[in-house]
Amino acid sequence: MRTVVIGSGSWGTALAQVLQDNHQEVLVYGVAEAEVNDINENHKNSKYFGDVELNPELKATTDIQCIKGADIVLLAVPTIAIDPICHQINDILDKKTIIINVSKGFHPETNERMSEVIRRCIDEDKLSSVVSLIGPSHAEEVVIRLLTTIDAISLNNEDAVTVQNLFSNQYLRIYTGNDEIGSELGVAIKNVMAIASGILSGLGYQDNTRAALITRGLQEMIRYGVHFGGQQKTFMGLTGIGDLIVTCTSVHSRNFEAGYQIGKENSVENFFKNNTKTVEGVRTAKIVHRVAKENGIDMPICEEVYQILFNGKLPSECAQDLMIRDLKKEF
Ligand SMILES: NC(=O)c1ccc[n+]([C@@H]2O[C@H](COP(=O)([O-])OP(=O)(O)OC[C@H]3O[C@@H](n4cnc5c(N)ncnc54)[C@H](O)[C@@H]3O)[C@@H](O)[C@H]2O)c1
Ligand SMILES: O=P(O)(O)OC[C@H](O)CO
Repeated sequence: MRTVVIGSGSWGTALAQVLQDNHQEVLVYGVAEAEVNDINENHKNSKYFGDVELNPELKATTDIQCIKGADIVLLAVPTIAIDPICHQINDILDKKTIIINVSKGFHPETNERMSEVIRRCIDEDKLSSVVSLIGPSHAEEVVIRLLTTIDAISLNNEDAVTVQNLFSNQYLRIYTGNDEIGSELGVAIKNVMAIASGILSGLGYQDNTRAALITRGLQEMIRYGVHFGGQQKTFMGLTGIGDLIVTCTSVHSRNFEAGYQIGKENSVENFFKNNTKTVEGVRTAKIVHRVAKENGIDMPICEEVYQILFNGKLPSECAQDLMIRDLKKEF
């Protein structure tokens, strides 16, 4: 099967290398010429991975026409780019294709999940199904082949199994599942929790606080996910607690890192002034705030993150406000 990976950033490169390691036919398409040239000429993607040597067989191109005839197209771009890129590839695709989504978040205007955006933008006769390949996975670790497990989630079990078989190897183990709603909501909202976790660390809080954040954050994710039709058990899996742990505790996480800076400076100003990285949790916080309000879902941690990011509330004040809410039963 021939796969084209759209996006020559960190996750696109790491996942394309998995397929190359598995001796599959794969090509990376990128808009950033420097990244494409770095892969082709130096077998590196230094912007994201420094001196890490990539599989020398991995190749990249800036020609979007390369998706013609592809069996699988994997979208590894930020959520904000999924809608435009889908419209672009829809005009070029010439047969039924499995579209793999790896992005974590929502459409910035419609609030749709990524699979919903893809199904809306790709014509039925060009789409076999959408498979979301998601779970606890930092590209920085996958690219150096550290052991990782993630899910291939799809409403089409056959396509999920195809993706599972293509990507699985001795360092990457793929499980399949079909709870698209629960899985995609889990991996989106955990980014807001990772910002919260970073903020708390930046403020100087330690292990007890992080454990509390992860545990209570998971409850919020379940509340939101179940409200929209996700299955509670999904949140106990790789796209729930798994991704929540990896993002709330890792120095690789851009969401955690953003939160850490905000907490350390007790201000969002410098983050918004200087950030150039993909920090999906920021837009997600805005959407979760709006949707939770409209639907009467209690999301206190997400709400405080929203207040810090968009309403100028002090991080230190938010942490305190979470503690002095009305006392209640845990469950
Ligand atoms: N990096 C990770 O460890 C990781 C792991 C799991 C999931 N994800 C998710 O993957 C998604 C992509 O993140 P990333 O980490 O690869 O981001 P990144 O910032 O490392 O790379 C993004 C890439 O997308 C490219 N791009 C942007 N708009 C484009 C367009 N219209 N057409 C083609 N290319 C375009 C950029 O040039 C860049 O190469 C995010 O939603 C993220 O949450 C990332
Ligand atoms: O760097 P982050 O915060 O986008 O996290 C990357 C992945 O989502 C972790 O599973």
